[in-house]
Amino acid sequence: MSHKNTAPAQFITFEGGEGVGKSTNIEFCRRLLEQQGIDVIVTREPGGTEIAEIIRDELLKKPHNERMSDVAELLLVFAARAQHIEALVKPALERGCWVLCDRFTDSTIAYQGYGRGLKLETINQLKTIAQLGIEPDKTFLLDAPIDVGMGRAKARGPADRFEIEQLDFFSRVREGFLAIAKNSPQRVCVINAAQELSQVQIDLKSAIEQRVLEIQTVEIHAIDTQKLDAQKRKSEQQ
Ligand SMILES: Nc1ncnc2c1ncn2[C@@H]1O[C@H](COP(=O)(O)OP(=O)(O)OP(=O)(O)O)[C@@H](O)[C@H]1O
Ligand SMILES: Cc1cn([C@H]2C[C@H](O)[C@@H](COP(=O)(O)O)O2)c(=O)[nH]c1=O
Repeated sequence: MSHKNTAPAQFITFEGGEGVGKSTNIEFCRRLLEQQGIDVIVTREPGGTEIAEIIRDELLKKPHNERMSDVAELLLVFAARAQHIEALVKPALERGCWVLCDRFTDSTIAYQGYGRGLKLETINQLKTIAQLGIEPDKTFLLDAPIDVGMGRAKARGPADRFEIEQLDFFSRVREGFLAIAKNSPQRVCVINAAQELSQVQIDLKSAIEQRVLEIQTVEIHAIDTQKLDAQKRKSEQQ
């Protein structure tokens, strides 16, 4: 039986500091979901579309001749997000495709809010404009001590404009992510990313399977409700 018309496609985001394993584990989750016959796309922020990737390049490239202002950084992040949502995320969800996204607005709250010290109220206002009402259904926060993530990121290649920030910046960013998880316990699932990769993936697998079960329950309920409505209509006609 096809469930495609009743189960809502899921928007799942992966969050966390530098080098915690988001890209590695998002691919792992893609394979898990595809094995279950679910249509999935993987994307990232900032980026994910041609225009949003151009904005990403500007945001990440090492300092220009002038320092990028914090507000300019915030607006660029949201410009990229507006493009990404309208051109890629929303259409994919509407055609029933699950979207796995490497970073989203929780990163803005953590980096531009907690890290740079910009007002969370301003971030919320921009979010309302840029996201077209789209919110993550589930978020996996990969959490690890900063030295663990930075060590992995450094081993991977040269640092970008964010990665050259100081330890106190990343401490505030981590604090920001953990505060979001505390405030949204239903949506945000914290995974201990300092563990061996095999253990991280055991934890993720069980959380993803749990989510698929929850969705199937919603789906079965929707099918049952449709059946009951049809029976009711039939008996009213008799
Ligand atoms: N649990 C783990 N244990 C050891 N190494 C890991 C683990 N998870 C990821 N790695 C390695 O750490 C490096 C960074 O991982 P990855 O690129 O997936 O992180 P990321 O969170 O996407 O990083 P960034 O945000 O900086 O792009 C990679 O070389 C990856 O193979
Ligand atoms: C979405 C988003 C991202 N950032 C920062 C965080 C990272 O340093 C880079 C993205 O690169 P990565 O390969 O995913 O690590 O951008 C940010 O500051 N604010 C945001 O909203």
